[in-house]
Amino acid sequence: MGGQRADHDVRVAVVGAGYMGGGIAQSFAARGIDCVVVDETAQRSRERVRQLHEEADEFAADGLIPEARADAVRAHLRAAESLEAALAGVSYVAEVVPERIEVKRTVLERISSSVGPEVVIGTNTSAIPIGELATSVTAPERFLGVHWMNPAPFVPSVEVIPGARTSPSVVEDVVGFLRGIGKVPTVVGDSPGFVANRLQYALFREAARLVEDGVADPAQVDEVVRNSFGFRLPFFGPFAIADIAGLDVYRDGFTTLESAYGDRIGTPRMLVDQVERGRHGLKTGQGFYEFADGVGADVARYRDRAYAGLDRLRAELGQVDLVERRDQLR
Ligand SMILES: NC(=O)C1=CN([C@@H]2O[C@H](COP(=O)(O)OP(=O)(O)OC[C@H]3O[C@@H](n4cnc5c(N)ncnc54)[C@H](O)[C@@H]3O)[C@@H](O)[C@H]2O)C=CC1
Ligand SMILES: O=C(O)[C@@H](O)C(=O)[C@H](O)[C@@H](O)CO
Repeated sequence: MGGQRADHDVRVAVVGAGYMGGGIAQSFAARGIDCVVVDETAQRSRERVRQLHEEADEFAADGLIPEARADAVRAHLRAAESLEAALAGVSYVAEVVPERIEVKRTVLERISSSVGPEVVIGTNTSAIPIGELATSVTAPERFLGVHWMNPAPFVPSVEVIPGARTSPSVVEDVVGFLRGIGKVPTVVGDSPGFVANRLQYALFREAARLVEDGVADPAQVDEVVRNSFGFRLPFFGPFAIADIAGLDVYRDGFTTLESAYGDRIGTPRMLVDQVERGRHGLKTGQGFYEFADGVGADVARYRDRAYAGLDRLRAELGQVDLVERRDQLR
């Protein structure tokens, strides 16, 4: 399964052909990897494949993917009549059934008892620890989390989460396989919500609190997020953003937030440590990152080009008509 190019020897089964399973299956098939999908009934599996073929054609018609990739989806994506039929001859299985532990356990038990121990099984769980699912899988060395983002064909990241018993060679193979189809796999630790959803849900929780507290309504929260720190996120993550802003400034901001909200927005120990060691980020040359000499000007130039480019892209695309209050959203 390894390598940096699409590995055409890998045959994939996607179990659960809903929103995510469909997009994951398209992503494999578009790169010429044979992929069979199976859902709860044969009729639903067939119907989903028909929809996924049509959708890939629409992506190509809209210029989102080359036509050859849409043709590949038609050529390499098919439906199976049963789970057992789907699993025959595959080397990788993506479990993409609903986010309910008992459903995932039942499906994982069925999958792992139907395939040999060499077949790799990846769960697309959003938040359930891999250790909690691994107990339902025979030969847990071949089991791991492979968490795609929505919509799967277009968002680059895939979190790869080894469980305590996952074989390092399986992790390496899955990472190579995902890179080969153009994804950005990041291996992270096993903890509820992993990286993406722990952060995403923490943000959502505080967004909901803002609305509950009457500070802003949902559209106002979204408007501020999209046009403020959300505008930076395609280019810089939270640690780089903090380093660029100044860690001493962050520490001072936390003093106010912590006194208002307590532990919910408490000052991180690792931030205080950095500041106490004189590591204030880009301005002192060291923070969470070690900046090379003179890199500050490069970062500023890149940042400004990136933001100006993003501003142009947004002007070109316009704002989707989400709500009646469109006129109030910039
Ligand atoms: N919706 C999202 O944004 C994301 C979801 N995920 C995760 O992906 C998984 C699936 O989520 P969605 O695709 O959004 O849900 P969905 O509801 O669109 O799809 C789930 C599919 O599984 C099928 N299914 C149910 N029981 C089954 C069984 N026993 N055998 C075969 N198929 C079965 C359903 O009929 C349905 O088509 C969940 O674990 C979710 O947390 C991960 C990343 C993003
Ligand atoms: O944002 C994503 O694409 C994900 O990381 C998810 O897992 C889902 O959005 C999930 O939180 C909703 O079920």
